[in-house]
Amino acid sequence: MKLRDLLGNDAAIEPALSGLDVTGLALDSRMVRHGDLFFALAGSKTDGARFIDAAIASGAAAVVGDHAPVACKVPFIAAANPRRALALAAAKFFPAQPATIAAVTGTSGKTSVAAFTRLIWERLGHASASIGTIGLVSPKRTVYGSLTTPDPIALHRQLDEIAREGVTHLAFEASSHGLDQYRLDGVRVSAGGFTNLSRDHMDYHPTVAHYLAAKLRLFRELIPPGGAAVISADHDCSAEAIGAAKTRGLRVMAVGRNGDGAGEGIRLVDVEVEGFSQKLAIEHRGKPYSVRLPLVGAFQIENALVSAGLAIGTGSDAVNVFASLEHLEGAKGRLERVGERNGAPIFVDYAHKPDALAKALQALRPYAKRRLIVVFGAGGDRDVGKRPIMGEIAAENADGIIITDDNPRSEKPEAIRAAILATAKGAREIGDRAAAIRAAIDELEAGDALLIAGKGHETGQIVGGEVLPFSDHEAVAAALASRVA
Ligand SMILES: CC(=O)N[C@H]1[C@@H](OP(=O)(O)OP(=O)(O)OC[C@H]2O[C@@H](n3ccc(=O)[nH]c3=O)[C@H](O)[C@@H]2O)O[C@H](CO)[C@@H](O)[C@@H]1O[C@H](C)C(=O)N[C@@H](C)C(=O)N[C@H](CCC(=O)O)C(=O)O
Ligand SMILES: Nc1ncnc2c1ncn2[C@@H]1O[C@H](COP(=O)(O)OP(=O)(O)OP(=O)(O)O)[C@@H](O)[C@H]1O
Ligand SMILES: N[C@H](CCC[C@H](N)C(=O)O)C(=O)O
Ligand SMILES: [Mg+2]
Repeated sequence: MKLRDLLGNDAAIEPALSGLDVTGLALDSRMVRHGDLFFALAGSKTDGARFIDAAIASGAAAVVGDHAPVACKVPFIAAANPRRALALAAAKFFPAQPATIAAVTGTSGKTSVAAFTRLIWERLGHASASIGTIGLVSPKRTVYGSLTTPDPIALHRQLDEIAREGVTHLAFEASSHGLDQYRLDGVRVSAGGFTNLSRDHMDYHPTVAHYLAAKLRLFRELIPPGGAAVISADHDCSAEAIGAAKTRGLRVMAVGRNGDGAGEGIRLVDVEVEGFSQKLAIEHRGKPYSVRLPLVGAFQIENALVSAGLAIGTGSDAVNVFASLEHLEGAKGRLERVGERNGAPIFVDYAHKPDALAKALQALRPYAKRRLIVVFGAGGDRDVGKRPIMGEIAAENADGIIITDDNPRSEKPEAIRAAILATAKGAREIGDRAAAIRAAIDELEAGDALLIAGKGHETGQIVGGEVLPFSDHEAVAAALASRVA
């Protein structure tokens, strides 16, 4: 593809270079192939500009960056914002996209909303996919993904592939890192969802305001005016999100207890817990609806309403959308009931941040007539400030606590545990996660409930630089099997 067609006005291309042909895009010198256009990006650990020579040695045909190197053996094109230029180039290089795309942001609930929206569309007969923390899920295949929002080259390649495979509807997760790093610029997003904001990623964002601003880029800059903005209206930050969407000229749909039931939004009027389901009374455009949501936890209502809003906001019929909520299935490892012992239910959940842990424990309280037990840890090389807060939340909301390892990564596991134990009053410490799960299951009696939090769908444990096979689901199954034997 010619440079002028890839870069357009996003970079200063000398006329002599505009006809230069490139055969691929690369953001990592180690992935460069002959003929690629290499984007030298300043990152959080290093600067891609250091690897320009390596990229050229591997065959890069030209380089894009924000500052020219002293000497460059191939044409260098200056761009004020190389990350954005990369994303927009990727959108041109991989041109096909599903016709209807919804993106969801928020601290918690993105994976669930992306999955629910896909399930609603699927039920209404659309070829639907989702992309996020649990990877790509589409009618033709499921592909594991390592980032919540993939890098722009991977993302646009995937959009192109699924569109060509016939996928017409896509819901995907817009992480704050992804938005901040322009990973999803160039995606033709017709609707955006916003769930909530709480403490997360404070190792990356200097302030909470920076974190929120990154999320609001979705509404301020990415969805074109006229698109739908489905915003959970029950939080402190809801008004700011609604304001950002209105300023952009988006169609705001406020959902939740404070939702706009009389108008385009969805108001939650009443909830009755019925076993492992919840009966919802809701209102949309002034009409009442009754829905039996087959999921546990108040937060899943928020996720279901944002998903319903995204489907309605992109043109689906409200009556059919609400009916489809009765068939939702939770995303893997999101407050998933994975077994029971002595009648006590065992749940695996992905809560790895304070608010999520609080919400998950509160969601399970009604199922613990006797003791609510929690097993959790915290990931290494991530926000250290959340550890004591999570310890405190466990002490407040659980009756039995076992602190174990999550993904220690490069940190000393015992130091991570100690930081949580400092505030988790009465907690026990069992570093080996399988042993911790076994110990918790061993003591379950009728009337108890067990929450195993932090790793959800994950199938590995990152210790040092290694990923060791580990799954909470398998650890529970093994512990239960050993009790029966
Ligand atoms: C902190 C962070 O977000 N880093 C992301 C960022 O990397 P970076 O640009 O900062 O990387 P860097 O190591 O400083 O390198 C700078 C540049 O030099 C290049 N390089 C580097 C070495 C070399 O030999 N050659 C070379 O060309 C790199 O490819 C990069 O372009 O851009 C990369 C490409 O898009 C991402 O893969 C990378 O994600 C890392 C692996 C990561 O762990 N990210 C996590 C924190 C993340 O993004 N999480 C979010 C949120 C999760 C959630 O809450 O759901 C997500 O979306 O997954
Ligand atoms: N709407 C919500 N409000 C509060 N907590 C939630 C909500 N939805 C999910 N959670 C909690 O957060 C955990 C992660 O949920 P989910 O994977 O859907 O969110 P996410 O935003 O994709 O998270 P991540 O950024 O970690 O990928 C759940 O397992 C649950 O504990
Ligand atoms: N997307 C999140 C996932 C964290 C999962 C948790 N198990 C941990 O390792 O902290 C992150 O990379 O920060
Ligand atoms: Mg996610």
